[in-house]
Amino acid sequence: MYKVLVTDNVNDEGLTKLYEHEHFTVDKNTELPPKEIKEIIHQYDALIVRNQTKVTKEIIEHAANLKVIARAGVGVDNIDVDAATRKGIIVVNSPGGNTISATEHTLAMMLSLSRNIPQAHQSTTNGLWERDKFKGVELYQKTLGVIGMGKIGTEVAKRAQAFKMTILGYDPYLTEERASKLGIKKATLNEIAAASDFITVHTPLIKDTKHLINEAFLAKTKKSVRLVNCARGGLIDEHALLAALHSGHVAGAALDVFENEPKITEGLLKQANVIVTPHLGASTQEAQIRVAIDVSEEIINIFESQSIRNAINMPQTSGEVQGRMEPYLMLGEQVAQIGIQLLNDAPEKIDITYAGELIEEDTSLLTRTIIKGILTYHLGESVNLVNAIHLLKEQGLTYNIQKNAKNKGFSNYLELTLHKHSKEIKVGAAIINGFGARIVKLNEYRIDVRPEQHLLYIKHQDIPGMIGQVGSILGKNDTNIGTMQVGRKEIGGEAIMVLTLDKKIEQNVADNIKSLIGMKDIQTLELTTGYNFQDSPFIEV
Ligand SMILES: NC(=O)c1ccc[n+]([C@@H]2O[C@H](COP(=O)([O-])OP(=O)(O)OC[C@H]3O[C@@H](n4cnc5c(N)ncnc54)[C@H](O)[C@@H]3O)[C@@H](O)[C@H]2O)c1
Ligand SMILES: O=C(O)[C@H](O)COP(=O)(O)O
Repeated sequence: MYKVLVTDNVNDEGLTKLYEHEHFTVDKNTELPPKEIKEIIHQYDALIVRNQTKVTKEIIEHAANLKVIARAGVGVDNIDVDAATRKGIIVVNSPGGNTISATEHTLAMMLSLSRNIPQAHQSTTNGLWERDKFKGVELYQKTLGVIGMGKIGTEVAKRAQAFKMTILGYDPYLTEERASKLGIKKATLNEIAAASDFITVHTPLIKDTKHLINEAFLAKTKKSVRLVNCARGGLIDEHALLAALHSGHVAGAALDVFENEPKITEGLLKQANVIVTPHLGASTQEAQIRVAIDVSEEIINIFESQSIRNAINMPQTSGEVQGRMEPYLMLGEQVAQIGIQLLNDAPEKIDITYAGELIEEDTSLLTRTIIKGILTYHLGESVNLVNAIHLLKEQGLTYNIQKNAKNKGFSNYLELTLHKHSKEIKVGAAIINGFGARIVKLNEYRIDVRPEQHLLYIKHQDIPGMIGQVGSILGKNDTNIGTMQVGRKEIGGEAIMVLTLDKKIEQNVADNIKSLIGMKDIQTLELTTGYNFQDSPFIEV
């Protein structure tokens, strides 16, 4: 049974699939103080939050069993994603569940700002009739600067066009082609500042975007510009905004989000031309149901079928790609396990080459799988696909990926090279149509070995009788040989044998083999994901 903790007001209807699932129990408590969350979090496999709960490094450090942190919404700035990644916890969100609601809120705020609707409502309900005081401005034929042309920025731009506004869009990823398709102008920040009557921000809050709208930017804006922020507090420097409102340079601001929610910079609320809402962008019935469904399905998929759709700290791969890559993921893990056992040391450098059909594929998950397989040898079960790359970098190790058109005669090929000082271990592998996974290269030797659970690697002098002697020692110790592959560079020179065995051999058996004349090295290799011939003799890809 998987235990899920919900600490924010996430919609219950949207959580139905989780509530009703026989493998999940859900505890929902929106009143938990951070200290208490820290104390109980070790009991849970998954945590669901909106933006109220601050999922800090401290909470994450106590989350001994947590596999998933799910954000029922978009912004993950309330979650210490780095700490989660380090601990191997997947962070997922609902990237599109509240797009329309946030878009409509932005439009509502822009219209309210231009026509002083909240102020006029207040005045009128107070018994006044102040028609002159609340004269507004039209959106018609005005210029709207949209900073951040992602999902919400794009939807805002489309709707603002219905008001016949000219749209300037700024986003590092906005191409001329997309801008022209949308019927907007691609602009720089300076061009937006200089030409816009309204400016709306729709970027995430990251290091790069903190105080994007600051004193210097505001100084470049048109007099009487109006600002809208329904994205994140902190994108606008509230003190700089206040000063520009005081001076009359900025004609008004509509704010749904604030730097230190729920606190609002003193003075902003006293400005008659500032309208505010308490972070309501996503607060519609529809959006709340959608985001809760999204995270429920995501959690169920992660635990039940290992598939991930919207991870923040994992590469995104479609189900189709994941399906195609599945045999390679298994092979990658096996290659990593063989390589690291043969190196029997922490590598200094890792080289991975993908060739043949693999050069066309998204191999990011495969790379992670290989790195995970390597690190697990020394770091154990704390390594997973989420934290593998992070842990590698933390160890000061580098990895290098090469995509090579030369496929060594196989339709697909992957090769791992592990380096430690002057030692180098090379393992090459391929999926062979009709035969399945094969290890096809060990260091400089070409071989053809199925990656089974129990392998025996032997390096020896190429002298007569060696195969017989090894076979006889194994036979005497009741160890059946599945297959045996030999490789040599020259007659009488150095040679290798790779055997698949039906069971693991004891150390004394290995020692016996090692004592044979001409024997140079022997290593038993155990593959946790290796084929077990008895369980699946005919599983081929
Ligand atoms: N008020 C609310 O309740 C509410 C609801 C939903 C989303 N949001 C917030 O709205 C924002 C946008 O959400 P979205 O779903 O459109 O995200 P998105 O990821 O689809 O779009 C964000 C865009 O910002 C762009 N960007 C990043 N850095 C930039 C920079 N320096 N300058 C210009 N553009 C930059 C990205 O390229 C991307 O296209 C997020 O901060 C999200 O948290 C708020
Ligand atoms: O990033 C988001 O999705 C919005 O800020 C909504 O946040 P909420 O779920 O806390 O309303």
